[in-house]
Amino acid sequence: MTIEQKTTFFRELVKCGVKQIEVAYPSASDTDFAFVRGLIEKHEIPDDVWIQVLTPAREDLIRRTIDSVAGSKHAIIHMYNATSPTFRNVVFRNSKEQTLDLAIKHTKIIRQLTEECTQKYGTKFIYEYSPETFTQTEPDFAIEVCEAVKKAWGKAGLGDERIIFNLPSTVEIAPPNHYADQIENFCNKISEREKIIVSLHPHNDRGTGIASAELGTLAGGDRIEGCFFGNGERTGNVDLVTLALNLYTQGIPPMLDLSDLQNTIDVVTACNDLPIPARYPYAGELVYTAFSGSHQDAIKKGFEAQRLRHEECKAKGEPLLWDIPYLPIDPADLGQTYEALIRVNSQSGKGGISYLLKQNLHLDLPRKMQVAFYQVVQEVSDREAREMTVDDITSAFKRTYHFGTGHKGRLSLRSFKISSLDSEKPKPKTESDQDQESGEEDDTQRRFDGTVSVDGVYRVIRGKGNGPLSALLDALRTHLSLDFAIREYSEHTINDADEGENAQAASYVELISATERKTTSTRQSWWGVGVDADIARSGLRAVLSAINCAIIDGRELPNLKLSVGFHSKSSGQEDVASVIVNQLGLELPRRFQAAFFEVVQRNALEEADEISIDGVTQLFKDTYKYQNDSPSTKVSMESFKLDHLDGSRRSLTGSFSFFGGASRTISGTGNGPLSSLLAALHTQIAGTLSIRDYWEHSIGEGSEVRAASYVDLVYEVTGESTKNLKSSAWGVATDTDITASGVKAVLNAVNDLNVVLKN
Ligand SMILES: CC(=O)SCCNC(=O)CCNC(=O)[C@H](O)C(C)(C)COP(=O)(O)OP(=O)(O)OC[C@H]1O[C@@H](n2cnc3c(N)ncnc32)[C@H](O)[C@@H]1OP(=O)(O)O
Ligand SMILES: CC(C)C(=O)C(=O)O
Repeated sequence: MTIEQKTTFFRELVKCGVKQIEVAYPSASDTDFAFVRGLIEKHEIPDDVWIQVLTPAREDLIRRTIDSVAGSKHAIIHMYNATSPTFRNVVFRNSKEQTLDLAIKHTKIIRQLTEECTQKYGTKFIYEYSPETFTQTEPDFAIEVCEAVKKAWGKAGLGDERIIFNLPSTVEIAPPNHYADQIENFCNKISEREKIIVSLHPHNDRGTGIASAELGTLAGGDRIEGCFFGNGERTGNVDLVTLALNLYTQGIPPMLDLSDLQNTIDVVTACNDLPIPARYPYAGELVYTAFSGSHQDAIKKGFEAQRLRHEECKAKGEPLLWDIPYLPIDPADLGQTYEALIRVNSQSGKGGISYLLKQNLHLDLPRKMQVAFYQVVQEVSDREAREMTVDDITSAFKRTYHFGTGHKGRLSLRSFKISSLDSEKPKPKTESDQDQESGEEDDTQRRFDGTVSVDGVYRVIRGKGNGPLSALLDALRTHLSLDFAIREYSEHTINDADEGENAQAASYVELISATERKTTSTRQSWWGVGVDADIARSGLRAVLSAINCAIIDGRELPNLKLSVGFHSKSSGQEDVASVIVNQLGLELPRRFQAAFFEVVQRNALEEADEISIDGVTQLFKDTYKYQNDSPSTKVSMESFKLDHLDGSRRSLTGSFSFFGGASRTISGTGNGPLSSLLAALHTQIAGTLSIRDYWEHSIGEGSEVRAASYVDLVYEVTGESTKNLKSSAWGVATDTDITASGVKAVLNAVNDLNVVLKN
């Protein structure tokens, strides 16, 4: 590592809360020496952190080592020499006595040099001695060496004065219980145990470094030396992150802050230039990920159960314990998200897939729909022999159920109105209604009036039923020969109730063919989903989503009648309304549809012929002076302005001309623009104008959007010439400004009435 890398690493360890950090082998290289000096001179070392430096038992190297830490507040001098038979015989070619002498002599040197350093620079020292290759050393000899070192040091005391005996499994050559036995033996036999910190230094050659550290601690060890993510010679030193998080999962605070684990991983891997394997404990890329169906199912159920359990615990003021199958730790505690928890391949089941849909689309599919969609995903994953990403799954869902923008099916809902038919006696439930769980328990009859787009052509459709969904199904049956029945229905809110206005409803519908149900035992079904802030609309969308799935076979749907006539029995009010919405974009309110249909019929009778689509459109324009720029003969308006008074009151002032007279400025106040307009008109017109029905909607999208307004205006006047006259007329207008479109619609209606001016 460069000095920069070492400094970055050091800062990360400090940030995580490590209090004793072996920073270097300063006598090994100028880089190591300079790095230690840099830490001290640049005041990088917090007051509560002890730096530690490693040295062999060689005077020249010890001197350099102590020089490196001079001036730091605290330092641990760590000296080692190997004590095992092989090292005595092969590496050092030393007897036991010579090995003892080496340790004693250099301990005394360290004592002398550290005392001089303390005197000169005020540095406080702890002495750490390692009988290297401890686990391969005769246990009694290891103790003998440590006793001799303690004596040579001569000042082991209590607390901060304790000497550290670091007992390494330099090479892990035995099971972890052996290491624990050796530690226990050492702790039991060493004298003045209270003046000693017994330090463990496991390696991982057998893959049991963690177990050695944990058993060694239980056997009496006070301290553990290791590395973050287990770097070190061969298989590395024991990993401190795993050890810490193992404690954490047992409810024991490890006193290390690993709450931003990914950052720690990034720093360590960048400095070491060594990757962390994908299945590495706690830190590996895949350790919070389940691929297999049964794991995913258990995790999903675990989260659902935990949410309820936590709610109860919160209410009782009890701690919120983490208890999720297959997940020993909450990834959020380590700053990880739940995003990677579930990944889908051909081994995955419905549980995992629906978990992902819930996380990403907030949809909690009913069980049977989970099964249905699972088959869709399974088929793709099997066929393509690859993992299905979250994007793959959500796109497949949107595609399958024609859900969301860009995934329109053949049918889509443009607008609708649900009204109740209170006056009609509720029908007893039919047999076919009985197994419907459509959430439509209310036995009030409902009427669906709506406009749906069918293969790009708008169709005005109308139907009745026990609820909005069966009314829509009735409309689809009547107008489009789509005969389906609901087998299952469910719904849920998407956001928590306390998110209030943003809450949305998700509805799920399973449809079966109504005709097949009567004739066969076929159980083929189609699922659909709808989401909307309005619960009724979300249910209607779900029905259309299921129908879109059912008609994916490309079946032909009955066309809109291209001609309408008095004698043409099959053409009706809805067909005429469909023509208007397709030709002019106007979605006439139901009563307006009825009024215009009468006009069409009268006209057809007079013409004794069928009327073409263009004929119907022209008739509408002529009848309601729609898109007609010729000046009005009765009331015309040059301009108007609307002022907001206190509260909800409005005042409209405008320049109007009556029956071709000079224009005059009139004004009126009311609760809104239209009542203000009527008040203004009442200054000139005798009798009373009142609005019986008003409806508006937008036409077009984006910058092209306009407002369409419809007004059913009633006029009552009493007078000598008029006797008692009551009449009404529909007015329609569009404008980029919604107030202007309403005002124009009223004036169009006024012009169709026989209004009388005041004297
Ligand atoms: C178990 C561990 O991981 S301990 C830490 C190991 N880390 C390191 O070794 C990194 C730093 N080491 C180095 O930079 C060098 O080895 C140095 C500077 C310490 C010594 O370098 P050199 O003098 O060139 O010796 P070299 O590395 O070739 O051989 C090591 C010598 O030290 C001896 N030696 C090994 N360990 C120790 C020790 N703890 N105390 C005293 N002498 C030792 C060896 O017996 C050998 O002696 P020899 O030359 O008489 O045969
Ligand atoms: C210096 C000693 C403690 C060492 O690193 C080892 O034995 O593994």
